[in-house]
Amino acid sequence: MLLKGEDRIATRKVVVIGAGGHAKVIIDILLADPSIEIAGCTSRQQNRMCAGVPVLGDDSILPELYYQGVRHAFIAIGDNRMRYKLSLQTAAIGFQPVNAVSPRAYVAQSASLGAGIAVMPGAVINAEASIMDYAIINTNASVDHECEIGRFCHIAPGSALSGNVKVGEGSFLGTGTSVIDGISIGSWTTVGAGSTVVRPLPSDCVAYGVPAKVIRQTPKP
Ligand SMILES: CC(=O)SCCNC(=O)CCNC(=O)[C@H](O)C(C)(C)COP(=O)(O)OP(=O)(O)OC[C@H]1O[C@@H](n2cnc3c(N)ncnc32)[C@H](O)[C@@H]1OP(=O)(O)O
Repeated sequence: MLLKGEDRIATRKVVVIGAGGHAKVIIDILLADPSIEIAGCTSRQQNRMCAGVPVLGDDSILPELYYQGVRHAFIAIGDNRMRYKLSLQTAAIGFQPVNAVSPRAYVAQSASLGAGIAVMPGAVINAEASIMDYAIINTNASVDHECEIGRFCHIAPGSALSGNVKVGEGSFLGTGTSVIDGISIGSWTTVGAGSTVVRPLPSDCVAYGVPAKVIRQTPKP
């Protein structure tokens, strides 16, 4: 059906950066958004298609795509440091980030969402939680009331964050991490899969276990 006048949905042309498994899930979500038209994706690999979308080339084509009128980008890279670097590169070209929020996720009305974020199917973001720019809330993860998830974080599938948890910029919580209420986790920290976090964790470390303990410090990004 052709939409007319006020009913017309303005479409944004989007390039998806990346063509791996994470990008496949992002493409699936973006295809469900009528306000988005996917121009294609970029990859260093030689694959021609990704989840039904053409791979246009590597990231060196981004300035040309922008020149051709593609003004939005989604950085579909699971690695937090890589996503951070690409956010700077795409912003320098002029791309605006879009969000990929699955229609199968629950996002409370009082939650706040930044830009360039991914919210996968089954994820729950509860009241007054805030998800900052370029964070990933992966499949079936729950982020409860008043949590603060920093920029470039990745909360992996099935993680459960109780109320008032704070996760600093760039931290990664592996699959099935549980965090009790009120805990703060520093920035650029990795929490191993299946961990239970019951005490605050510092920045720039790897921690895991039940209860989670710091295993080693890591270099600052
Ligand atoms: C949709 C998606 O796919 S999103 C991606 C989700 N991915 C994940 O969740 C991956 C999370 N990654 C992990 O948990 C990793 O194991 C890391 C990051 C914690 C690895 O930490 P490393 O210190 O490098 O662990 P390494 O692999 O060298 O193993 C060292 C020891 O720690 C143990 N170990 C590793 N990870 C864990 C963990 N999460 N919990 C408990 N023990 C662990 C290993 O069994 C090993 O013990 P061993 O020496 O007795 O055999």
